[in-house]
Amino acid sequence: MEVVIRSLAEGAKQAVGRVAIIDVFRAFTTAAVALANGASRIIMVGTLEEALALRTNGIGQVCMGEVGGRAPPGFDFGNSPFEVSGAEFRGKAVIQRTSAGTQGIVLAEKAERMYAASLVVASTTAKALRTGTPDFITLVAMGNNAVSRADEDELCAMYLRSLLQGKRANAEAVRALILASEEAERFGDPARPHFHPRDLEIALDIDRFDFAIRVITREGQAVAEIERPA
Ligand SMILES: O=C(O)[C@H](CS(=O)(=O)O)OP(=O)(O)O
Repeated sequence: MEVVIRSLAEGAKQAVGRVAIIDVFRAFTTAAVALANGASRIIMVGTLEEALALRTNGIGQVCMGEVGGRAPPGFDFGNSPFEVSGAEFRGKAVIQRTSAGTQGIVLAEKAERMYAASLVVASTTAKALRTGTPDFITLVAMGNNAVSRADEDELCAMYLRSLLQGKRANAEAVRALILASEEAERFGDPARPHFHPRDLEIALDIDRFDFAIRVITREGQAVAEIERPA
């Protein structure tokens, strides 16, 4: 089983085999919280227009996501796991648009099987990826806006690789490195109140959830749902 790490939009485009698209801050931490709070599925899209049209047409009921880190006009929720943790989504289809995470999902057209990954679903994602011992796994760290690398996504990719290869994976070391990173500084910065300090706390709660997030293309849409690997 070969495991490779790629990054950013180009990495998502090139990703083959089983693929994990990684976004720790914050898309796939938020997606995991929404699914844990009862969302039946998350439809992941690239543009605001698509998101709003899917809600208008009744394909989904809730728009969640960001542009520049903030909830766009007309959206029901931002891209904040803390904000979403207080919401009840039972039975609702959520539509998510973000600048890095959902862009990676849309770009990874060559994936034979795909997961949306973050640290809150790390162990279950690794378990789902290696089920049946596939030949090739690509881990894609989506970074900031899918154009510049971010420590938390690169470290999550390395952590997943260690889990996949059965090597010692030090969760506390990963947490400490991310907490010391430049990317972590935005949380709690009074100039950027949309990055709530509790977002950081939730995103670094490694293995908070007991499911992986499987993304399947249905009728042209990327649909994310809970998968519990056996
Ligand atoms: O809202 C976020 O945390 C980011 C914004 S950016 O890429 O850091 O500008 O979006 P995401 O797609 O969750 O990485």
